Amino acid sequence: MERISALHTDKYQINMMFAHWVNGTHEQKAVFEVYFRSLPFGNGYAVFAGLERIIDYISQLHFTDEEIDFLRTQPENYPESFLQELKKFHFSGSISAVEEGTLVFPSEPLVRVEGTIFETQLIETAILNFINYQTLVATKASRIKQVSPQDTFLEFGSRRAHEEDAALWGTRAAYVAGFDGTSNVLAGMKFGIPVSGTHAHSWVQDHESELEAFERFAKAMPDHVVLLVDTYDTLRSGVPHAIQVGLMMKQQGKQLKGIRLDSGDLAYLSIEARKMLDEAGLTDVKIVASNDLDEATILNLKAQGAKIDTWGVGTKLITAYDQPALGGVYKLVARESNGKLVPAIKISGNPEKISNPGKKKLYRIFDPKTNKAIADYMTLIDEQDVEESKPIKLYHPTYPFISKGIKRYHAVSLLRDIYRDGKLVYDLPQLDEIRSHHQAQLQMFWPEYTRQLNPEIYKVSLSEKAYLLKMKMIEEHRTEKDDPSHGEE
Ligand SMILES: Nc1ncnc2c1ncn2[C@@H]1O[C@H](COP(=O)(O)OP(=O)(O)OP(=O)(O)O)[C@@H](O)[C@H]1O
Ligand SMILES: O=P(O)(O)OC[C@H]1O[C@H](OP(=O)(O)OP(=O)(O)O)[C@H](O)[C@@H]1O
Ligand SMILES: O=C(O)c1cccnc1
Repeated sequence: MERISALHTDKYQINMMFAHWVNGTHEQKAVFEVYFRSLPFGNGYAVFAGLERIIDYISQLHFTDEEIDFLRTQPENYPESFLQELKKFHFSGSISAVEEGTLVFPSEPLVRVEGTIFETQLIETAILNFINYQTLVATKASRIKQVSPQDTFLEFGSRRAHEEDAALWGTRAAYVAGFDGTSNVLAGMKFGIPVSGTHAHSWVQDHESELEAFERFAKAMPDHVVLLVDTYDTLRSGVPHAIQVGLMMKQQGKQLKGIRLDSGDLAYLSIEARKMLDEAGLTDVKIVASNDLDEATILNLKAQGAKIDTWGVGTKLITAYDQPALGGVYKLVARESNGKLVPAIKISGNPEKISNPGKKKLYRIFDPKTNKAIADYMTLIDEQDVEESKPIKLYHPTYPFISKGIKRYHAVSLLRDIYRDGKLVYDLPQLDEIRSHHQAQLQMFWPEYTRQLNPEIYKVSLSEKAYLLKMKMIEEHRTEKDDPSHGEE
């Protein structure tokens, strides 16, 4: 487990910690919730990822002498007594989160952090950093894989990723969401993701002839040969040479695994290459394709009858090319006042941006007849656990005229305890279990929510109590604003 620096945070967190410490409020309790406001890529769901990294971070969170020395050089002139307080720092709060691979939706708490304001403030930046990127890439990967779940999808993006961490954790996120393997060898070692590779154009360019290049590659690793056939002329040179080598391997009792197409019209070339391979009796040789692929191109290629078995997807997956940020936020939902936790709200001129106050629980509500998800449902923490025998009313978080009563349902709580009072209490599942969890999640939703184009909006709702609290707090803030005694002096 790799330590992540305590300085992987924004300066304003340290400054707020300092100001709390100066004012003696640093040990007051606070509750923050992480959520995003809108789904990326026009998708109907997002795929939660990033929890393993949060656990790596929180479990080893402390300030080293070197980090304290750096803070000592800062223009804020943090006093020595504050720096000594940081030296003693460790996370002693509680964290709940949904499980990785779970389908998640706007406005609902994905992670809930409770602790002193000192510690909960420090960790905002890192938590958002991990979740925003990994959830984004997992969502993109799930979207790509769902175009053709029976095909093989390989992550090829390391060279185009935004540096090493992104390549590595993006690969993990892609695997969680259904990708079958990666070209990144370190991701294989670190996470146990299957690693595979073909060869580059340079291998062919670096030989006297394409045929010689293919023969030498086949000689070197006869059990893992996928030949890149587009360096000179795919159908006139690359595929015939690959067939020559494939037949030679067959005679030696070996098997050419595949050919890779990386340019040109991938539909036409794959159809023609398939015919040529089949006519030569090489029906088991797979066709791999790469070149700026994404879900739209892959869907289009499928529609054109492309004969592609394996898709290598790089740039557009690992950089979440068409929407490079998720926009998840970390908002204060409750604070300590006079020794008690009281709800906190963030008001905005845009009703959609007004936060849902109060520490909350999150449930997924299922139709017991079909076992399909109907809506997600947030209640306040002090409400009774949702009991399946009692009718519930789901309130739209912004528009009260949209509400729905439900009598018969099955409810599943989505937030798991990860840390309790600073102690890790969660066994992170094996990566393959997380991956299976994601597959199972997809089966729990009607296809209208998971389709790529214009999906139905899945309902995320508040309980009556949570809704009324929100309205009361909005009203209180409005009264404050309207009351001249609260206005400018
Ligand atoms: N039949 C097809 N239908 C739709 N898109 C395709 C089809 N074949 C390939 N593509 C996509 O079109 C784009 C073609 O990219 P580009 O114009 O760079 O061509 P190229 O084949 O890579 O060119 P070059 O031969 O110069 O390398 C890629 O994103 C590729 O995935
Ligand atoms: O297109 P992406 O989805 O990002 O997939 C990765 C790309 O990286 C390689 O190209 P590159 O030109 O970097 O190297 P090469 O010489 O081996 O083709 C590979 O051939 C793919 O085209
Ligand atoms: O193995 C491959 O074919 C590969 C790996 C990384 C990027 N492009 C292709």
